[in-house]
Amino acid sequence: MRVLILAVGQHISDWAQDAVRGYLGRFPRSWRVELKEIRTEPRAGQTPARLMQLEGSRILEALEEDDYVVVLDEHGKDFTTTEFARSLNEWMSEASRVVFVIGGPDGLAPEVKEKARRLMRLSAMTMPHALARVFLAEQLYRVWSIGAGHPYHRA
Ligand SMILES: C[S@@+](CC[C@H](N)C(=O)[O-])C[C@H]1O[C@@H](n2cnc3c(N)ncnc32)[C@H](O)[C@@H]1O
Repeated sequence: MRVLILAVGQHISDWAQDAVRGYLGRFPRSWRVELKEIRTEPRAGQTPARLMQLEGSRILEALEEDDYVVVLDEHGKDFTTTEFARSLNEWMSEASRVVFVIGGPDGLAPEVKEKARRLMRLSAMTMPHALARVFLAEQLYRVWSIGAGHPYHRA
């Protein structure tokens, strides 16, 4: 199983970095779950649209042709954890890699959203991008635990 979290921003707070590393470090070798950070520009003097365009082209460069791209977006579809587990298994069976894209402080460029096979919402509330990474990493670990029959997940 290959999963990539492609996240805008290279200087997130230590607590979030530690939490994401903690979850990613728990997966067995059969699940390769990685985080790749997309470099941001200094925000001073740039419009949000320009920043999203620059970040968007870096995101598109990091994608492979047959990736199954899921964009995290507060206007996307809601999933229960069980639905997410079922969907992730389907997506994994359709592509060699599932890529979750998390935007930066300004969100994501339309070109990136157009690449998405799914727009997924983690909550009806807007959250900071660092928290979205932690939330997603935990849910991926939970999905692994459901499939593995590991007691981490107790419904
Ligand atoms: C601070 S938010 C950007 C908010 C921005 N107004 C927008 O339109 O996307 C940064 C990123 O975190 C992710 N994010 C924030 N809240 C989310 C939510 N409730 N569900 C899914 N992803 C979320 C999205 O990938 C978003 O691009």
